[in-house]
Amino acid sequence: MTAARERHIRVSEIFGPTIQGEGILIGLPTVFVRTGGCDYRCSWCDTLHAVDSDYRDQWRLMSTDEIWQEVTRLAGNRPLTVSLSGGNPAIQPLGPLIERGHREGYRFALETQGSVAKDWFADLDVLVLSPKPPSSGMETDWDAFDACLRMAAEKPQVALKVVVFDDRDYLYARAAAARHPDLPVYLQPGNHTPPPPDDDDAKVDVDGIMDRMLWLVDKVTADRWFEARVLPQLHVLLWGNKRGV
Ligand SMILES: C[S@@+](CC[C@H](N)C(=O)[O-])C[C@H]1O[C@@H](n2cnc3c(N)ncnc32)[C@H](O)[C@@H]1O
Ligand SMILES: Nc1nc2[nH]cc(C(=O)O)c2c(=O)[nH]1
Ligand code: SF4
Ligand SMILES: [Mg+2]
Repeated sequence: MTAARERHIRVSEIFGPTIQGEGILIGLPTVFVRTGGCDYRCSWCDTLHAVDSDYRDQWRLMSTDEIWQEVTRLAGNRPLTVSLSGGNPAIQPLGPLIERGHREGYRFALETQGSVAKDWFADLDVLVLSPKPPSSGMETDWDAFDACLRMAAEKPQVALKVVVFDDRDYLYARAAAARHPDLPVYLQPGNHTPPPPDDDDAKVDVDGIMDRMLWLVDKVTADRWFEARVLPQLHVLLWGNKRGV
């Protein structure tokens, strides 16, 4: 590997195995590598400790080797799916980690909002694109989103996952899905009680989230939107806002 490719990765936390709580791989045993830093700042982000630069002293610059040692230790050296999340993992040099893991039989999924495209997306097994609806306060750059899809080049399985809080978000999700009719679409009710970044176990309003889930099921069925899958954040139902699960 050349010196230029040995760039370090900003890591907020590495944890697991747990089960994937969201979207296309829900229920699957997974180790998470959560990178630090994000080009977005969603109003309801549930992972601000990996976004807000006030918390960067808790992030570690790690080499691919160091991350790999920790992933394999947690996995007990049994290959499994590694989810790369964040923050926005797309702004970190993760290509060499994916190469390394693939040589040992591990699989890689990446969660990103679709704002930054990287050529190594083509090496992933699963790419989850989660464009942000109006309630986030962010604006979607659809050119950047399309660049992410082009980078994936139909190699990884790609899924669309949209968090929905209200009617405007729902319409945004419908429009996003209509732009990409070939992608499987997952709708996720928003958690309106995300943890503040310095509290890893703040109270969560599960009843409120379930009300939103029921509302979403009603919307999808009333609209005869039969391609959409509606799923809650399973890890939030199981463990609330706890970090590292
Ligand atoms: C924390 S983000 C990290 C990866 C990437 N930055 C992204 O947003 O896709 C992982 C997933 O959690 C979702 N998420 C964040 N805050 C949430 C909340 N309050 N309720 C429901 N889902 C949330 C995001 O939309 C995204 O799909
Ligand atoms: N169990 C579990 N599933 C998840 N799916 C997406 C997560 C994330 O924060 O990116 C996440 C997480 O933090 N934990
Ligand atoms: S893009 Fe993801 S990590 Fe970044 S602020 Fe939004 S939800 Fe949080
Ligand atoms: Mg999360």
